[in-house]
Amino acid sequence: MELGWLLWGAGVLLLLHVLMELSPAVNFALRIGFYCLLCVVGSALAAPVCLLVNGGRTVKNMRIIKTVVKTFKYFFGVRFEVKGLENFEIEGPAIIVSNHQSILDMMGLMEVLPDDCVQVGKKELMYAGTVGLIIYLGGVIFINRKSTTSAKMVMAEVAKTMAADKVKVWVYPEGTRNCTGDLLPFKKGAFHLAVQAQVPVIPVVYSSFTTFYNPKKNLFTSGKIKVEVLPAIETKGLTSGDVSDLTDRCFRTMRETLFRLSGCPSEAKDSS
Ligand SMILES: CCCCCCCC/C=C\CCCCCCCC(=O)SCCNC(=O)CCNC(=O)[C@H](O)C(C)(C)COP(=O)(O)OP(=O)(O)OC[C@H]1O[C@@H](n2cnc3c(N)ncnc32)[C@H](O)[C@@H]1OP(=O)(O)O
Ligand SMILES: CCCCCCCCCCCCCCCC(=O)OC[C@@H](O)COP(=O)(O)O
Repeated sequence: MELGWLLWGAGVLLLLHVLMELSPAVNFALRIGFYCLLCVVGSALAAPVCLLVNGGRTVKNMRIIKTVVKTFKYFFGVRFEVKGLENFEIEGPAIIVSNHQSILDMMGLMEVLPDDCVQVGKKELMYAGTVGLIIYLGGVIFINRKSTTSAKMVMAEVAKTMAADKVKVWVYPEGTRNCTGDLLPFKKGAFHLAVQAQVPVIPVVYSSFTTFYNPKKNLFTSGKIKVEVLPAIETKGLTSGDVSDLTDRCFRTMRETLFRLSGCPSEAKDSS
């Protein structure tokens, strides 16, 4: 009986291995599927721990989530080289903005996430099973991207409570995933938030994944991601009229950094 199960297991593994060797599409799907499975199982294990230790929805749960997610990179041979972590050492609230390439970003996010920091996420994530539950427990701020009015209202509320709660807020200003090796134009919500709360903006840039990860080409191998936390940009004294300039300035700095980290200096020149 037991030998039978073993043979079945070995057979299935062998079949998967052969399929992965034969078809890049299967290889890619299985690796991404495994990532999602890790997220689902990790969340299912972390959720009760969060509830027992911290009792409910609170940013303190991020520490637990971070501990779990930081182990994921070993399964995929993804490595991080981080610079500038000292730029996070700001007492109290700040807005952190970074580029968003893929669902794999959750690994990069947790690799550098400072204490007391929540993210802004699309509300659809709330319904992603156990992952939705863990994101909810971590205190993520949910916005409805289809309704600018309601998203703005949520963000205005956050601006008010940031100082009292002493939390940092992590926003992906591109507003969606983008794995082209360049940045999408930034949405302005993050920068309105920074100006309304009069808190600094800290840009974080991840080098392009394109050399080891490309869903269109079914590419997902091991790889190194360079991360740089840039110096904070102050917003004290700025008003809503300055938001466009602030957005542009952040965009340009981050784009240059992205090209430098990804090793394409010629494009960096083009961007100026
Ligand atoms: C234990 C194991 C666990 C394993 C599992 C792993 C779990 C990991 C755990 C936890 C991590 C969780 C991580 C979640 C990550 C999720 C990532 C995402 O979901 S990314 C998508 C959603 N995020 C965004 O979209 C944000 C960025 N978006 C914005 O900020 C937008 O600005 C938004 C939504 C507020 C509005 O977007 P618009 O598309 O309407 O575009 P606009 O151009 O920005 O705004 C239109 C006009 O409104 C003004 N406006 C915008 N915000 C304003 C404001 N607050 N006040 C006044 N005016 C404002 C703007 O200035 C603009 O006007 P003028 O063109 O300048 O005239
Ligand atoms: C009902 C059960 C459903 C179970 C589904 C499990 C799915 C597990 C997926 C794990 C993904 C980890 C969280 C990723 C967060 C993320 O990166 O979201 C991307 C969006 O922000 C950007 O939105 P988009 O506009 O779609 O690019």
